[in-house]
Amino acid sequence: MRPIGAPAYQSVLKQWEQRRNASATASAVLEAAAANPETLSQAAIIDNLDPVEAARLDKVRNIGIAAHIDSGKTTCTERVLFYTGRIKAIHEVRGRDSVGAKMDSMDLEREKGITIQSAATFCDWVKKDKEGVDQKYHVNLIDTPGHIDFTIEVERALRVLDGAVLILCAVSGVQSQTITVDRQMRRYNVPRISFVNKMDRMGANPFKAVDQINSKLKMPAAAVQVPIGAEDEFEGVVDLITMKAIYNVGESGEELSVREIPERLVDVVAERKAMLVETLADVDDEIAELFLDEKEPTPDQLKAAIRRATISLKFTPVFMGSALANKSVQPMLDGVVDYLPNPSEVENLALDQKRNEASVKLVPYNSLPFVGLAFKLEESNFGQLTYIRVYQGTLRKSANVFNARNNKKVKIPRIVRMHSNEMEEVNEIGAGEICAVFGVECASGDTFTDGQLGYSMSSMFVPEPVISLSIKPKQTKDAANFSKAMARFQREDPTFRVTYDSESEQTIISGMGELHLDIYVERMRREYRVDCETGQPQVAYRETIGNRVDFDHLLKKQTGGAGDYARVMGWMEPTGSLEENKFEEQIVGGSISEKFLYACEKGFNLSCEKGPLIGHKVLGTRMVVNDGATHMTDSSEMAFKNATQQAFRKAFADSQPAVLEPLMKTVVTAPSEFQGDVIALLNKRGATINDTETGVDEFTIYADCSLNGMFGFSSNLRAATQGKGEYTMEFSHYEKAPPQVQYVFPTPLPDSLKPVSNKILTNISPNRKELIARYVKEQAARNKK
Ligand SMILES: Nc1nc2c(ncn2[C@@H]2O[C@H](COP(=O)(O)OP(=O)(O)OP(=O)(O)O)[C@@H](O)[C@H]2O)c(=O)[nH]1
Repeated sequence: MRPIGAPAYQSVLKQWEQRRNASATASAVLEAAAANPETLSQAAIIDNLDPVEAARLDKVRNIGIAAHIDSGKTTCTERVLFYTGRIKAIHEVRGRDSVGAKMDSMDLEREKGITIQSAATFCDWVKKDKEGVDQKYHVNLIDTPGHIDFTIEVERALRVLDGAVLILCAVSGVQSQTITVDRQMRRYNVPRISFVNKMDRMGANPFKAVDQINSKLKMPAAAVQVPIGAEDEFEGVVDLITMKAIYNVGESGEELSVREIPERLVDVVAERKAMLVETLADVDDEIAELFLDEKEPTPDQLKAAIRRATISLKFTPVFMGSALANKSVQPMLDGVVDYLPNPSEVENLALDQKRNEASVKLVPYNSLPFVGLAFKLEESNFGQLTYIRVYQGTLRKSANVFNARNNKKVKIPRIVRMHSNEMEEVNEIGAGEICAVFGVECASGDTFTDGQLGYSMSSMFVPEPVISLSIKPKQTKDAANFSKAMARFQREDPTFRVTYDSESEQTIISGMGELHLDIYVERMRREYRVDCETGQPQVAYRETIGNRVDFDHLLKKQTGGAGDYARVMGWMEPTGSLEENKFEEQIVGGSISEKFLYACEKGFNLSCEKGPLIGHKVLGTRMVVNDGATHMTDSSEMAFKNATQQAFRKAFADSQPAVLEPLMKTVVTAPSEFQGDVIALLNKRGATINDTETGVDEFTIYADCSLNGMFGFSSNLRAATQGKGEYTMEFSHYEKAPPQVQYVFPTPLPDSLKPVSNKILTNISPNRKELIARYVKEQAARNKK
């Protein structure tokens, strides 16, 4: 048990003093704490939540909406905003009114009908409690993009949200991106409810989706509703808890009409209810006991069990409806309130840097010292906007907070609640809420505290970029704006990187896919009025060692004045997996001191950043230094660092190293009549087809292919399927590149011969290949002479 800081303790104690009679538990903890103040710990607080704070937190939900591309996340969010009174009218994604959905606020999003950036908003949902009294819930909501290219948006949203709604298409069920989103939800322990959307589409089958959640996502799931009709006869749902039929009435489905279950559905409702109870019995002890005693659980018992099992990540209740047809979205919103956790029900941990203690529980009390995480940065017309999730304490306007990364003090000039691209100014934000602040310089993932606490929270997972291209403004006068845009995009998006290749004198941008980079080039044109020229997309290759090679390298320069001396001995070998690099020292007898070994490690890491073959990062390489020699006066850290780098280069070159290329998991879906064409297309690009699924009128192919072979695939697929095919591609792992990529030509080459790809012979004509080979031969002959 960890005692909390003195001022915090005082404030909690005072608060409890005032409310002493409100709760027996608070009173008991207070008695104990009064006897021995140091025993009042964070854990004691969270286990005995102050009744006033508990009541406040009970009415807050921070949720995200995530799904495969085009499942209807934005359409659904638009309904949620409308039914909660946040917006006055519904506008469709790619709708005829050309307004576009509220949450797709960027012009580019509205034109393309896709979500690029996640958008945050909030709304109040009023729901009747058991006694029929209206209870108002405050819901902070983040709509995330579906395309894998914008995956960082999903990562950072899930990092700070307490729960999520996983949307699935009633026809397609679990799709490739559903699996990715599921993985991301698991990474951050985010409980979810599921919503099977598009029940009005031909071939809709919600129970197939339920089965797939169980089988493909390996998450116990059961429907909590049964549809009334399907496809164009979809009318509403039967709620399996209350055993009532729910229909939407009114022009936009804003009213609910609750009626008796239609006669024709009685059997299927009974069957599905039994399945719900059975699935719950597997994951919840209380229901298991009732099930064994053959007792029917009451609606309250069922609800409580679904809530417990969902929050403990053992179960997902499945709702269904059609957002576009304005049907059954409200019951899903009730599900958010009923089954997703409030901020006090999620464990949020921080690292206490002052006490060097990991895993300190954060308590979402307004009165405790402030702890918040900056999870997203965005440039706006009024300066940098930083999204913050407040985990503990209160964030107040004009207050000073400290950035835990650099301990810099910053003043909070303005706090706003975001509503897509609009904002509402507020003076303070309490614990467990999400807001945005202006004028705070920081990086994405920084922790802010009030200065008393030395807490720091873990940041989110940032995947490595897999594709790059060279870029430059068409006109030199645009250089200033170009740099400004680059700096901004990089600050906002950790998966977008900008580097300068001094060898080719080019600016290189890297990202998660062709679409990701295309969007930035387009944004540069629209938002900064800079037209750019881009080179061919380049794959983020890697290099790896071949066999084990021993080394004994001496760096010696002792010609007058201070000299350089360092000798390093050992071996290099593959680590066995292509994931990371390892440096190890096995020195006995102190032939190299600690300080110099540290310099050796630094040299090793530098070498791994820029591989000897083609200058790309090195993977899967281990270096062991087990002996060496030091000179009394001439040895230095610099000498050891350089010696290690030289030893690395030599040993690496002698090991039959290889160039690695990214392998992508690709999933293509298209109408059945195009199956042959799509397979031919994939074969032509050297893909390995792993599986094919045939649906009612579409098929899905799962394949592995090299990113290199997939450039321009989207336009080919469009042409081959009359624009009806779609595909997703996600990085899987690195694999040895084929022989034609392994042939690395020597640099420098004369400009006339330089292929587009910097140093690797790919995508170049046989003619040019021959010219290069001839040039290389001539050079070699000349060098011999
Ligand atoms: N038939 C039918 N179509 C729907 C439904 N919900 C959404 N759509 C359509 O599906 C398409 C995609 O909807 P969006 O809401 O943009 O989907 P999204 O998941 O936000 O898309 P991304 O963010 O780009 O991944 C749009 O054309 C919608 O009109 C539904 O319930 N039924």
